[in-house]
Amino acid sequence: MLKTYRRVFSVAGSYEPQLKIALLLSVIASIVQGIIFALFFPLLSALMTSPIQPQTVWILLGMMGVLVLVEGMLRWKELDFAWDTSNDVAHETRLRLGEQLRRIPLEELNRRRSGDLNVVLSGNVSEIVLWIGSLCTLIIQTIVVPITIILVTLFIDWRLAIALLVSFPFAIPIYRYFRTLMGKALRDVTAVDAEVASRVVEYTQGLPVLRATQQVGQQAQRLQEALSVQRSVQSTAQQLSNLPAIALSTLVEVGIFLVLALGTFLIVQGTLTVPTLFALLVIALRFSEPLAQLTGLLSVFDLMESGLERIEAVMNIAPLPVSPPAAHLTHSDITFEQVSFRYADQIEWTLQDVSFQLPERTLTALVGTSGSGKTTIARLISRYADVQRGTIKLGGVDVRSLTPEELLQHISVVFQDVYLFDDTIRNNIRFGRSTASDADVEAASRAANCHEFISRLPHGYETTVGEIGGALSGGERQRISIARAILKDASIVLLDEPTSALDTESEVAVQRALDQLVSNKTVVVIAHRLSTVVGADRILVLDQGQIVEQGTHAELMEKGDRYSSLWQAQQQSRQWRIAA
Ligand SMILES: Nc1ncnc2c1ncn2[C@@H]1O[C@H](COP(=O)(O)OP(=O)(O)OP(=O)(O)O)[C@@H](O)[C@H]1O
Repeated sequence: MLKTYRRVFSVAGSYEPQLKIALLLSVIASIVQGIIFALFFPLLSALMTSPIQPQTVWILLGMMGVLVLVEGMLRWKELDFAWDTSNDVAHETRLRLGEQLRRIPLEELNRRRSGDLNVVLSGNVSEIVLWIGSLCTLIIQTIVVPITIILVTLFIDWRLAIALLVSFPFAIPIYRYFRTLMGKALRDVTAVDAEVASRVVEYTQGLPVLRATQQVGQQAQRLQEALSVQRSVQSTAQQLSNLPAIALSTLVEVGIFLVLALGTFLIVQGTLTVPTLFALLVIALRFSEPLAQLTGLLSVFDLMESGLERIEAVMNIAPLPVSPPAAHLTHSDITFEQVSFRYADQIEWTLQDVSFQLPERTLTALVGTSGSGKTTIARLISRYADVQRGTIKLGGVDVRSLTPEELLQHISVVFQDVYLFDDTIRNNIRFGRSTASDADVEAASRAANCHEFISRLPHGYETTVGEIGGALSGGERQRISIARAILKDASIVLLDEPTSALDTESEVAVQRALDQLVSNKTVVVIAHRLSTVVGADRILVLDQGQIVEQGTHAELMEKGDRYSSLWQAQQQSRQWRIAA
């Protein structure tokens, strides 16, 4: 449990002092509460002895009244944290997680499924913060109040203290046992929740493809399987969460019976008075209440702990290190020096001993069969992950000496999958450069050949992407992402060319937009289009992670080797397409 508290402190970040104060207040308030209950003994004894001693009664009542006031004030202070600070902690934690997501390697980000990250970013943070304030203090109360009652009772009558203690030690092993069981069950629940969230994201995003390939049923079955695992795990957790409640309430009843039995025995012996036993029973009931509460609290505590674990796991991912001194980019030539790379968890090398030098402001086309490593080269230029061997340099600087901000500021990426945020079209384009004026956004849109279709949308540039849903065609989305890149005006452009998925009209519009984007830039393009390949300053031909040929179209055609056969094959398929 102490470990959990330590974790809570680390999540609280800069609010740790406030949290510590709230916990301290809770400890003091609980001690005060314990003393109030313990004062029942002398009060009831004084009331039931005859003749009643009014002075003692009033003094005791006065003391209890003052203590009730003090406790009330302390509890209000505690609430301050629960209500105000916990929201701030949630906000700060989300910001820190967001910051961390920006720094962790893209490879790592890709490996964690989006549902998993969603759970951390939305679900877990709210769960934790919702409870962080009140729960820690409640648990303290549950533990500190009984301990104080026992200590004060010790001063009054040690035998009564032992009577109260009878039920308490049993609670500890029971507490431990069920906490372990429930902890595991709740961790399972969080894990299956994340799995289901991932499956739902996968299912909904993949639905168009699944429908087209008539595999909806198969994917739906995977989702249903995940849902049925979730149901069974949840029901096990539910059953387990009932068990400790029943066990503890039985224990509490047994404890009260023992107190009654011991008290009766002492009265019969003549060493205990009836009023004292009566006070003892009142306190025993009060004493057992928090124990019964403990089970409910513990299940929430476990939920919080598994949430904390997930947040910690994300926060502990090491960002890609930046070798000092951090450098600045002044040129945009790209060099690969004997680069070998394999993806995490892969045994085979994806790239082997790849070397090339791309001068500034030239266009290089990457060609090769599917899986030959074209996308990997493009990814590594923006430091998707670090290479295991060799060096990648931009403008003569090792990418490992560039901060992510510096690196990404100089690179624009236009890939086939265009992600549009649920925001206005204007803001979607402004992602390229947040300081751009409306006029800059429109100029970039004109250059990207998308001003016209944007103007025709219901609210022009102010139309939100959600409002028009899937009404934007693939070509239109592509042109919006090109407008973003034009606005960014980075000196290096990485481009995955649109394939034949676009119709001819869109293809021409996208091509014009691309022409605007790439002029005067260092461009690396994963080429699918014959015209790009022919016009490129240099062509790198890849096969199984190695560069097997490089040169211009004319040079490679003359050589009559790998590239020329690829070219012939493409030409034939093109003719076949036109003829079909
Ligand atoms: N994130 C990843 N994790 C593990 N392996 C990967 C990952 N991405 C790609 N690979 C593997 O690396 C190899 C090269 O993939 P890459 O995507 O670079 O090829 P490509 O030439 O761009 O192919 P395509 O033209 O089909 O897009 C392939 O065998 C692929 O399965």
